[in-house]
Amino acid sequence: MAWPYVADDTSDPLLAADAEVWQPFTDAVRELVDACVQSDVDADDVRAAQADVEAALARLGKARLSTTLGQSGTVGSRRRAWGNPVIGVRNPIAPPLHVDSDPAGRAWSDFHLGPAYEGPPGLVHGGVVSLIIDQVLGHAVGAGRQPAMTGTLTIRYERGTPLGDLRVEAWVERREGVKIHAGAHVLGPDGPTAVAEAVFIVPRRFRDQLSDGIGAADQGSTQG
Ligand SMILES: CCCCCCCCCC(=O)SCCNC(=O)CCNC(=O)[C@H](O)C(C)(C)COP(=O)(O)OP(=O)(O)OC[C@H]1O[C@@H](n2cnc3c(N)ncnc32)[C@H](O)[C@@H]1OP(=O)(O)O
Repeated sequence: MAWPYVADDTSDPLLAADAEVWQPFTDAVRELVDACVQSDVDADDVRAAQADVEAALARLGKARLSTTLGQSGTVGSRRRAWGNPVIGVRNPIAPPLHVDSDPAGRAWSDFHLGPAYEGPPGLVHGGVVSLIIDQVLGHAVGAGRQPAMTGTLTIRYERGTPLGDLRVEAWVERREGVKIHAGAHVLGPDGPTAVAEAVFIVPRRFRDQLSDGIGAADQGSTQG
């Protein structure tokens, strides 16, 4: 499989201009999702809002990308993760998280999850916890500037993760050839709620490119 990213003519100023347009729009759609989950208006208002949404859909549907957002819009060798379901500024299902990382292979994020992410009453859905852990593990591994994919992810849900303000931390534990062992946890107000162990793998199809020096410097880990 070829390297899956498609460089286009995007530049940093064009990206910034694009973000200025799309970010407020995506934030509004996120609020729409929350309203969908929590609004308590009557049926007439729901039907009227549906017509408004359908009008917006007709407008947005006038043009569509031929690639996925994850593949397109790279700047040089740097890619734009705007469609990512955890960090994507143009993906309303992303909270979105802002993830920091350091070259030692640590990554962390303080974030907020509202009612759209609820599983058990008042608690975050376990699959959402897993989604966030996988992503932030990817940043910890990617901080080592090696393209790698989650091979195995094991999560122990110690207690329910309450909706609200949370923190996630991930770290690389050791590297064994193409395998990168990493750990992570989600912290709620009363301490760790979920603890994870993972093995990331530098995929066979990327190993040649790595030895050619392609992609090792700037791509980070592959996007989930
Ligand atoms: C900074 C930007 C941050 C972006 C973050 C995004 C984070 C999101 C991360 C993801 O969600 S990635 C998407 C979810 N993961 C996948 O879709 C992976 C699907 N699986 C595969 O593509 C392949 O099975 C895989 C790359 C994992 C392994 O295939 P390979 O053909 O490269 O492995 P190979 O058979 O050559 O095995 C190499 C070594 O890895 C071991 N291995 C293979 N698959 C494994 C696995 N699944 N788990 C643990 N170890 C595994 C294997 O035993 C062997 O060990 P030994 O060298 O000791 O013999």
